[in-house]
Amino acid sequence: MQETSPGPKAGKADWRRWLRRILASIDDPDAQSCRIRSQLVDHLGSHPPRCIATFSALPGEPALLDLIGTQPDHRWVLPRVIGDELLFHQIDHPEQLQTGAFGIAEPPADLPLVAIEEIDLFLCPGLGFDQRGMRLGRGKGFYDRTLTAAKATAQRIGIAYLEQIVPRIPCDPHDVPMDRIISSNGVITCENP
Ligand SMILES: Nc1nc2c(c(=O)[nH]1)N(C=O)[C@@H](CNc1ccc(C(=O)N[C@@H](CCC(=O)O)C(=O)O)cc1)CN2
Ligand SMILES: Nc1ncnc2c1ncn2[C@@H]1O[C@H](COP(=O)(O)OP(=O)(O)OP(=O)(O)O)[C@@H](O)[C@H]1O
Repeated sequence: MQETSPGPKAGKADWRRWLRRILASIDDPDAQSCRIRSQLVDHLGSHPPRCIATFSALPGEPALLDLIGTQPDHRWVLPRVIGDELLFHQIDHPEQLQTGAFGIAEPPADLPLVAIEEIDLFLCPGLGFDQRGMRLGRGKGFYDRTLTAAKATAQRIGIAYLEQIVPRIPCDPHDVPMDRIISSNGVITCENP
């Protein structure tokens, strides 16, 4: 049984602490990841092929990399951490990835670099999300900076296990909301604040 979630006055640090524990005890993560991938395939199928930024799962995060092989019509890019920036490189197979910063599987530097403005859709990891589309990351601001630099038409989709969707994430002016959240239960269209 999880302890009760942080109260209405809790800050980001309290939510990060609580959500890290939640991520360590997700109910049936493999089955949920599989359903998330299938929700994503349905969603992607209703759009033309696009340039999509995805991510390699950190422990406890949903696993999306299989989609690179099963959805080859899209152009897939993954982030590489350089200083306080994310650089995105095109990859064709997950086997191309190598362990990089924070132990995350990253594209090697010699794979084609793709400018942020070329990316049509960002699949965003996070510790937690709320129905408004607010996202809580790991506190280094990588995705907020990236999404601020993205083109105005780029779509932002948060990827979440059910347990990661909470009533209200505290937010700051620099936080960039998601347009949608895809979980194992389906797609939430967010009412951005
Ligand atoms: N799968 C995945 N990839 C991602 C992110 C993510 O959240 N998930 N990121 C999203 O931004 C970026 C990496 N950001 C990260 C920020 C902090 C930590 C982290 O584990 N911090 C440790 C302290 C590590 C240290 O400072 O040396 C911690 O908080 O305990 C990991 C990744 C880019 N790629
Ligand atoms: N657009 C931005 N430009 C410059 N700094 C930013 C921007 N967005 C966030 N930051 C800085 O990044 C730091 C972390 O922000 P925050 O706590 O919201 O991270 P987060 O959303 O949890 O992390 P992430 O985006 O990496 O998952 C803050 O100090 C913030 O000032």
